[in-house]
Amino acid sequence: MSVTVQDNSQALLLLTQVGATIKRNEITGEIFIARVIHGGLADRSGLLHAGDRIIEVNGFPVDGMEPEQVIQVQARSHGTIMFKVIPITERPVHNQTMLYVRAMTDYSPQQDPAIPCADAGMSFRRGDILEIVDQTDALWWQAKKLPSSTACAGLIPSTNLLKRKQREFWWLQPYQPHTCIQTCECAQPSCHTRCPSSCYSALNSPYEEVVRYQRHPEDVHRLIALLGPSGVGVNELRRRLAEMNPNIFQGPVPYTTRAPRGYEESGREYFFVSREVFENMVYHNRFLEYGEHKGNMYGTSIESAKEVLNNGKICVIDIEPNALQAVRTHELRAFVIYVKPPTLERLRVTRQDSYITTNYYVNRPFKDEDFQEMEEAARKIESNYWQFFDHVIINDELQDSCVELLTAVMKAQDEPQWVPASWIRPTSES
Ligand SMILES: Nc1ncnc2c1ncn2[C@@H]1O[C@H](COP(=O)(O)OP(=O)(O)OP(=O)(O)O)[C@@H](O)[C@H]1O
Repeated sequence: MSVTVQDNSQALLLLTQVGATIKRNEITGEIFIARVIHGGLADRSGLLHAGDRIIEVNGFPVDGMEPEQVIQVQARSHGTIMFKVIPITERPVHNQTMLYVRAMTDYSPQQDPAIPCADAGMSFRRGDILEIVDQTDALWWQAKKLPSSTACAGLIPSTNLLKRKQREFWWLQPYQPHTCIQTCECAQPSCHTRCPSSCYSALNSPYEEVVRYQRHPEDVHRLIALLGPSGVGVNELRRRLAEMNPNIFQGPVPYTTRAPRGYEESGREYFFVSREVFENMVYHNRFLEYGEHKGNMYGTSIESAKEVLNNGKICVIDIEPNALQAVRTHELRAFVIYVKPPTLERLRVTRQDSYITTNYYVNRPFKDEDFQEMEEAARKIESNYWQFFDHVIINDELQDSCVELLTAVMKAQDEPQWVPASWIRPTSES
């Protein structure tokens, strides 16, 4: 059994066999149950409750003891542990509702000096789905990580506590002007994605409430958004998917300010519009993303994506990370697939006969610097946006990646998925 005391003013000890923590009233010396861990022995037996006063453990009176001594008494017992308790007279009414959240940040109890009992804590990573089983305490919730293999819950900071920690951390950082556009990984020399007003920052909620959602067969499909570092193969995968069945998969028709070429028709290859119209669309936030290339503007509009979906097709687009907030909406319900490069060694092997298009060259063989840049860009994307990915494909062997993409896309349409609760119960913000 492990025992940790982090805060002497309110020492909480974990009775690991019992699944409860205890604390001592510093004035009277009385020992109380501080918290019953959800799914633990005490919880399942229904015999101990937060606030119960412990009089004896296995016949030893515990009044006046330090919590560590109580734990030692308990540790000496083999088999049955006997508690004599005075039950709390007014048990708090627990009006628990099921709450599921996606973690938007990483957390490690071992690195949190404020946690009442690190051994009772639960670590999580950005993107993990957590089932919050107890919110009785305003600061420390109890949760399980899904899919859960243990019956016992662990302590995690509540939304308010984590926000407070993030604010404190944020204020300690050196001042930086808002740098949304600088985080754009786009290869285009001047790519601007719609800066989402809710661009993820330290001041956003650390947990996103999620619900299990399954698309009704008659509903429009979910938008499929592919994202990855430049050169990883996002376009190649999208193209191959569309080729598999053009009647099902389709990309939106983009807008451009460049003049049409002889064979091109507005609404087929592009919507050809004047710069004034284009800028007006930018002003009204109608683009998921847009950029300038060789003096002409190009952009993908929300309406174009919606049109593909409304025609009963599966709309597949590739996006820059800053467009994430614009596609993760009630209307588009994007399923975000991150295309990740394989290891450097595998990139060298698999891209031997492939060509890259950069800002300066069209179709030149890959060099080692390209692979290193790709890995570096991947690291940045992952450290900022991992929590938003519904699926990750490591683009190693192209054929395998295509099969994985097709499987993931069909699952996104036909099987239950965790999605933000605001998509299903729209709020004024969504
Ligand atoms: N798994 C793979 N194995 C071998 N070659 C690949 C693989 N995936 C992509 N490629 C090749 O790598 C090159 C770059 O791919 P692609 O143009 O799709 O990159 P991208 O991610 O869309 O980059 P950008 O955003 O810069 O256009 C292409 O020649 C493509 O055929």
